[in-house]
Amino acid sequence: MQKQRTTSQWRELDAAHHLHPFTDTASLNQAGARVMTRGEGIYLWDSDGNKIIDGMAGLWCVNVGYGRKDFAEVARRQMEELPFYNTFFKTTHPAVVELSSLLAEVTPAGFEHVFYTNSGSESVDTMIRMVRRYWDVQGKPEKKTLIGRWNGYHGSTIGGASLGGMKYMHEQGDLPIPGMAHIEQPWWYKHGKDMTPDEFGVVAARWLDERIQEIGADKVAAFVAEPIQGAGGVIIPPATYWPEIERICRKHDVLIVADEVICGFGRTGEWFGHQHFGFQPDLFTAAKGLSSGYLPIGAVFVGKRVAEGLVAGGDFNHGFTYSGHPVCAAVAHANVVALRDEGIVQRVKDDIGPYMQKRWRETFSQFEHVDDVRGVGLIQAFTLVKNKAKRELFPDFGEVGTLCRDIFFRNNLIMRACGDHIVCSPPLVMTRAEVDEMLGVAARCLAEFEQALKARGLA
Ligand SMILES: Cc1ncc(COP(=O)(O)O)c(CNc2cccc(C(=O)O)c2)c1O
Repeated sequence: MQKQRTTSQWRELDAAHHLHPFTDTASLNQAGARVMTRGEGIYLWDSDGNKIIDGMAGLWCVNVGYGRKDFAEVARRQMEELPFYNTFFKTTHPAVVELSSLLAEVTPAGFEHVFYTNSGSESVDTMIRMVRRYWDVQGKPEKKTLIGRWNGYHGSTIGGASLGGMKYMHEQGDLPIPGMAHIEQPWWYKHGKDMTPDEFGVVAARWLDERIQEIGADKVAAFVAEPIQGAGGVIIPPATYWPEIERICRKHDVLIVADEVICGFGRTGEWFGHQHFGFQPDLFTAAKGLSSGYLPIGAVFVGKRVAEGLVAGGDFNHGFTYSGHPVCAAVAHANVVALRDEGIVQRVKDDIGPYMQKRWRETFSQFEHVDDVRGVGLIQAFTLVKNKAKRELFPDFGEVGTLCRDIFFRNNLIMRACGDHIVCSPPLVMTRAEVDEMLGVAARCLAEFEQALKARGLA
């Protein structure tokens, strides 16, 4: 059991020894970290006993909710039986075989092969190496550039961060590495001007056609994108975007890769986000909802064309010590069985997703500085704007987002500010009553936010 300490004792030790990700350590240590001690369903408790609504499912990942004691039992049994063995050197073990077989059932037809990693970033880096290896084996060693999107997020390894389009990440570590290119994101609210969303979707997709022709189709290996950009602020492309992207990629023989780390495993109401938008990738990456965050595991799902290419190439010189880790695989298996057999994914599509989307729009469309209220399944957002009628954003993008997020946090509600986008991605098991509870708290927070804007002379 955890050692019992006071909040200030936890904070003091944390400040003395723990460097947090994506954090300004000095400013964090002035305020002190919030110490989360327990989770149950959609709720968290901190070390001061506050009960918190987790509107972010951890980090977009705790799809089945907190407190699954059955998963703990699966982990205990596997840990006692075989706590580790590798999948190198012609060996395997029952846990990873059973998971691989189950995943072949829940992924779309044509995806019979899976490669395991420990995270979404490692899945993206694995995909980069697979795609480049594929074109080598095809006798096209020049066809190596991968195209991503500005404000896309593909992780924090050197490959993933380079493929992603977060410029503040590129500035640290001299990124992107060679062989990476980016096109603008399909953010209608900012770039759509006087086009309808459907008109804009085609225009935004054709930015890819232009880029491919600039680089030369014979040098472009793949286009990589999230079905819905998550950490970029839940940027949902118009319905016309992905079909046009697919047409363009097929025209130039450029592989399509969907980064399903957030959209995968039920988030949109389909098992995978590409199914919601109706396109067929050649590979897709996953992590987060694969195990609901109970243990770290990621995966690359490899379609028939690329799988056959890799197999034909003989040795694929890539992998990780913990690829297919037995305990992680066993818990991921239990998680996917729960998502399927408890009807969690289907319920997002048929019930709680439509309910959330209706209530989300009802709750937030009323506020003067909230616009572009959007979402699908159980991933939703809105944008804080200076002037709705003009579709005018606030000048210092991100300032008011942080202000709003901090008001939520003070009211024991976790939602994420991505710039001035407020995003929400709760556990998929959320009930209708919990949706109403969360939105009731959020509405009160938005009223306080509107007051705070006026008090600061920002509105
Ligand atoms: C689409 C996508 N691809 C890859 C990754 C990387 O996964 P790992 O973190 O497991 O290496 C992600 C991760 N997404 C992510 C990770 C951490 C924070 C936030 C945020 O929104 O603040 C988002 C992601 O959202």
